[in-house]
Amino acid sequence: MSRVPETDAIEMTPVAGPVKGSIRPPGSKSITNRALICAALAEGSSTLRGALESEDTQVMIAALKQLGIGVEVSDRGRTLRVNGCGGKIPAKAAELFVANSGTSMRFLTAMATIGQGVYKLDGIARMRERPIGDLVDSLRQLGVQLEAAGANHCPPVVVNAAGLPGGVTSIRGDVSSQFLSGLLMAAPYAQQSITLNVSGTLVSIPYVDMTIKVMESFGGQATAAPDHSRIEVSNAKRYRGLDYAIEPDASAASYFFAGAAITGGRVTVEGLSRKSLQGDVEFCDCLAQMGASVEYGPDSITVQGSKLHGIDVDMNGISDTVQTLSVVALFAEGPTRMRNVAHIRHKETDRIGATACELRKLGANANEYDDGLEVIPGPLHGAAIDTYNDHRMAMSFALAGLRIPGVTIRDRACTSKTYPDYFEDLARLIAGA
Ligand SMILES: O=C(O)C1=C[C@@H](OP(=O)(O)O)[C@@H](O)[C@H](O)C1
Ligand SMILES: C=C(OP(=O)(O)O)C(=O)O
Repeated sequence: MSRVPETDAIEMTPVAGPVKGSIRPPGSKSITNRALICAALAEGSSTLRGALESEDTQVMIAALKQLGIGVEVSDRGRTLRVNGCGGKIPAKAAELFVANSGTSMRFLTAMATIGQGVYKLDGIARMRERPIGDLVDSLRQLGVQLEAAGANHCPPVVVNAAGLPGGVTSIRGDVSSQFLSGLLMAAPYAQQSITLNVSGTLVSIPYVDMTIKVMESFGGQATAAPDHSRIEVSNAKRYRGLDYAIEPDASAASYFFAGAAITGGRVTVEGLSRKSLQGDVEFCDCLAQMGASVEYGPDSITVQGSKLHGIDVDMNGISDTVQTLSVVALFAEGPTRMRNVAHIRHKETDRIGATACELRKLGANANEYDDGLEVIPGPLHGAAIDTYNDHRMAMSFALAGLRIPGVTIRDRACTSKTYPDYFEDLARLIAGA
């Protein structure tokens, strides 16, 4: 891999042989930002270990500090000491900037309703196009005064908070599960217990289950119907400060598993298992269906690559790995169809359109559907890949360059959203270091 001078592009070098080694990716973004919210609201102080240090967690920490919560960062960002406010947000006004962090925008909007004052939340231009209206509507039904002041009910959000009254609310689940997760984590601090009635087909269900588990670790309680159509949160069970260990990021791990799969290599990711809180470990099931072998240890997952064939798969629950699987599909025999992920058009970019466009640049055929895409492998060749300010475009298309000569990834720095050292870690794994 070499930097292209004067630009922030990186030219990938095809690997000489199978990728073999083991790696522990940085902490989970989703768990770090959930643990930060619960620790911030808790009674007493918490220590979060194995946290992710990246843009998405830095904006969350900065916002919590502006709300008056003490957060001390040590061990190169991996250890966070949080002084919980016991549900009493100290700041009476704040303007929070969350860049393009969906979790921070949605979780902090719900948390701010517990405060007493005016809180404004905003982000970069793309954040002003990402939906939040369904969360705003749901919080209004609970008696909160707030508005999504941007075009099409998007951020900036202004919360005129006088506490969260609570009660029964309906919330749409078919655009982003983060609306539910944000509301659930704030709910123990409502004046009445909260019942959420979920309308539409809930997307990204494993993230809602993760939210409930993190809440439970901190002493909260949320009870979901088996089909997640209704979730009840008690306001009698509030969070207590905790020493909390964060798993490595399973979505980040998908790139290393994929690297093994497409090079006939063998990669072990440490710190993950079948029992992970993160649904994205199920990306390995897709690789297994394609022909790779997967071994689950008590604290590691190993993928061994072999001849791959295309699959037809519903990725609703693991949609952050659609781009990874799309690149794997380039090296499989026969087409791969990824379904039921219409919601990924609302992420850092329209991920269905962007992925299809860049796959075609490499020589593949890609068919775009409302709900996903189909990758039909073809004779492949190098190309300069645009990354759309989307970390997952950069991280997944870099893998194509492990097999195809002449792949350049533009704007490598966009990985800083969740994985600032991605290219260094990938190079180290390839080198067997
Ligand atoms: O709750 C979370 O931590 C996340 C939920 C998912 O979003 P959606 O629910 O919008 O699909 C996922 O894409 C995102 O990276 C993290
Ligand atoms: C969609 C993502 O992030 P978020 O929604 O938290 O911005 C992601 O990390 O792929």
